[in-house]
Amino acid sequence: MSERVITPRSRGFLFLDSHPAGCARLVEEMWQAAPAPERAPDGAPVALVVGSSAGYGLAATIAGLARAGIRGIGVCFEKAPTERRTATAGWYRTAATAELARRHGHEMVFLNGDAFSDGMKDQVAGLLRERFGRLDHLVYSVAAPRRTDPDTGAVHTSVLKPIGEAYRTKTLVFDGEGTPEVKVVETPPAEGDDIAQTVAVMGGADWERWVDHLADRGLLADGFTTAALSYIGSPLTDGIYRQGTIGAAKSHLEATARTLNERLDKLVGGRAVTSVNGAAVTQSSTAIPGIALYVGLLRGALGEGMVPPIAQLADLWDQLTGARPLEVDEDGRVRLDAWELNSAVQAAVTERWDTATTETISHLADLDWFHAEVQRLYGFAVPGIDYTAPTATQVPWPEATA
Ligand SMILES: NC(=O)c1ccc[n+]([C@@H]2O[C@H](COP(=O)([O-])OP(=O)(O)OC[C@H]3O[C@@H](n4cnc5c(N)ncnc54)[C@H](O)[C@@H]3O)[C@@H](O)[C@H]2O)c1
Repeated sequence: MSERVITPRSRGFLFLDSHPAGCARLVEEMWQAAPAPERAPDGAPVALVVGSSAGYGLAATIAGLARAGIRGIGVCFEKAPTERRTATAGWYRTAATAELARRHGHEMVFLNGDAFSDGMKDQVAGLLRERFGRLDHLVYSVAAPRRTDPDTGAVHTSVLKPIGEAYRTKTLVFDGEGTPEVKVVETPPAEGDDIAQTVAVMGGADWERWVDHLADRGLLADGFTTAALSYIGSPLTDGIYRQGTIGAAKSHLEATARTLNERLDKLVGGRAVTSVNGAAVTQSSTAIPGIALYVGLLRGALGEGMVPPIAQLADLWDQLTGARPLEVDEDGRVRLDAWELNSAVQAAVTERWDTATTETISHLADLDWFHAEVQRLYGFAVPGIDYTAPTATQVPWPEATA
């Protein structure tokens, strides 16, 4: 098996390789950070997490295992290692999550493939039928640039654009030496069918298709609950996010929750909600113009007061499993973003945003943290890992754990 020293090489916030040992260590840290349940859960609820290998979906998987005691299935889309390149970070994180699940005695199967396809839905239905029984909970946390519609074969592409007029925002970039620069970038407005395309990828269609697929086959348990992840965010990012094409998709997702909720109530006494979470550094979020600056400033203002995804998702599991009642806002959304959107925090971030320039940024934003978080998405900058040591990159996709 080939071993080599893996060095971080990046273009902007995207890295070419990832580090298996760093990824594994981060997964262990997330598991340890998941707050233990107040009392042991009764039985092991059967759960499916779609988008289980990164960001909020990984937090859902780990918090589900460590706090809610789930067994079940994770679905994600990751690349295997090759002779030249490492696997994607999500591949290594999945291997590490499976190992932890096994060690803690949780039965967990991870499937690698396109969650948007009916083939993947059939595979999950088959596993539920043969192995797990009916599904108690589904967390939907996919962030993807493209979706092939299984009915038409059309490929939809999601874009990050404002609606109506061009959007100018300050943004944070790092040059080759890692020196930060605050720049102004302008994004042209959505045109043609940009909005419909983005809604087709990031709206509620695929989530609904998953629920219908499993409901039609009698695979939803009584009292089944499901949550899809959403974001509202600050007025500072409104133009590109909530009022932009991705915001249109999130509104569609939230409307889907309302219709699914009615349907599930009648069908199995179930519930469907969206879960609005706070800003976090993920591969998807760093692609949004202005978000890197916003998150860096948010951390500058809040420090350790930022609530990490694992803590938010532990709270979501408590609500999905009934350990505490589901609490929704007037639009039927679970709100796990109060720590970010409260007015004192927003006022502090806005003040920093207004005065942020290349000269002032290192005093206003927590750039060390942000830079390290971006590297940690790929398993780099993890304390305790020897990055000079040759490392095996050929980590197999995990076998089902029993
Ligand atoms: N990052 C944030 O700041 C933030 C805040 C609030 C809500 N959210 C929401 O959380 C959700 C997940 O976003 P994230 O930032 O954690 O993303 P991410 O990029 O970290 O993770 C995306 C996940 O989706 C999976 N995936 C992508 N395409 C797939 C496909 N075709 N089939 C199967 N799996 C696929 C990936 O493997 C990965 O597990 C999104 O709905 C996002 O809007 C994110």
